[in-house]
Amino acid sequence: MNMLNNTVKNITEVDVHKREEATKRVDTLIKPLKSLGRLEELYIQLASITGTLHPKVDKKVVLVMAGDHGVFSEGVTAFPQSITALQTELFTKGVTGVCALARQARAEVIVADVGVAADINHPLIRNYKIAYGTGNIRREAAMTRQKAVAALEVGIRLANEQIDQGKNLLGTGEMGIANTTPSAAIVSLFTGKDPEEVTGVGANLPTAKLSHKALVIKEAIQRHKPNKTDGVDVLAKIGGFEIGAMAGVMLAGAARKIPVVVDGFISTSAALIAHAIEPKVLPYLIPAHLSMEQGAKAAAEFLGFKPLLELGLCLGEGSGASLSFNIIEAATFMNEDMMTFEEAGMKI
Ligand SMILES: O=C(O)c1ccc[n+]([C@@H]2O[C@H](COP(=O)([O-])O)[C@@H](O)[C@H]2O)c1
Ligand SMILES: Cc1cc2nc[nH]c2cc1C
Repeated sequence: MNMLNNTVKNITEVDVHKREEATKRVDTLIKPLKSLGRLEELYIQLASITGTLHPKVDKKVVLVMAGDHGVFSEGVTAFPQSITALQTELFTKGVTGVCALARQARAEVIVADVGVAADINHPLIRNYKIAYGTGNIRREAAMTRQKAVAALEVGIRLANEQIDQGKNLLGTGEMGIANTTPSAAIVSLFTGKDPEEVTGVGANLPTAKLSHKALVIKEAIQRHKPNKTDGVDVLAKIGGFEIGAMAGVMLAGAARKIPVVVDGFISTSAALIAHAIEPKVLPYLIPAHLSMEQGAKAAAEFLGFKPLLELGLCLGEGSGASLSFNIIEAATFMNEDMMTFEEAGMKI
């Protein structure tokens, strides 16, 4: 709890002076005003986060949090629960979607077991298991408040460790069969949208089962009545261990003035939790892409996110975050490698 409180206490507003200076600087580069569009906005955001006109994001890591979900037993997913553990082990072999895309972006992938429902003893998987899966949110709380804090603190610890090792760009990723159910519950709660509107097919659930999934979500919210002004309460009642850990990464990044890239639908639900805990976290977050998942747009709009990419992705794992690392780094190359009009001796 101390770790969470201290982290939240250290989150301050981003540097508005640097934002203004960066806005001025970007207009001096040899190009028509605003012609590098979102790259310019990214550079300005990075400057305001890091407090420097020369931000670097060359040391990247995606933190993949794995956890299982008791609500699996309600028939809300097309896949067996055992896929969570299997896929978690595959992350260490470099053969999954996130691994391929992180490799291209020259980003490290770190995998943590926060709540997989099986024993994983693997030297390359960080063992932060809090429990063997969450409670079934249709019938009981996902976890105790104490465990929710523990999940957040796993993310904080891992993020701090990576920042201490010199990482200057963090990405969130996850693996957890059935985790689009708690994510949609979180999105429904915060956006006020009916579960029917924000419940999607996740990993290819047959559409005939969608209304059942939405009903499970509706019942979970009605049963627990999470307090949306208390992000830890929401996480404990209808969340997941990997969702908490990703929210912890976001809070720690903000506290240390390091940008955090938000991946897809599940990561965005973690951003909703982080935002409920401390709204000042938002300008430290970079939304990578708009997931294909049904509720993704509502969640992004609620947070004021303008996702960088819209490529029809819905894999999760941190795949979209890894892909967007390239574009985010391009914004820093723009800043470092372009001449100013003055340097180029160009008068217009
Ligand atoms: O991040 C996304 O946008 C996303 C959208 C749909 C599915 N997923 C992944 O699919 C799994 C959850 O799907 P489901 O249908 O079992 O809830 C989980 O491992 C996620 O990483 C991820
Ligand atoms: C194979 C598979 C890989 C995944 N990666 C993230 N969620 C996933 C779900 C499945 C089913």
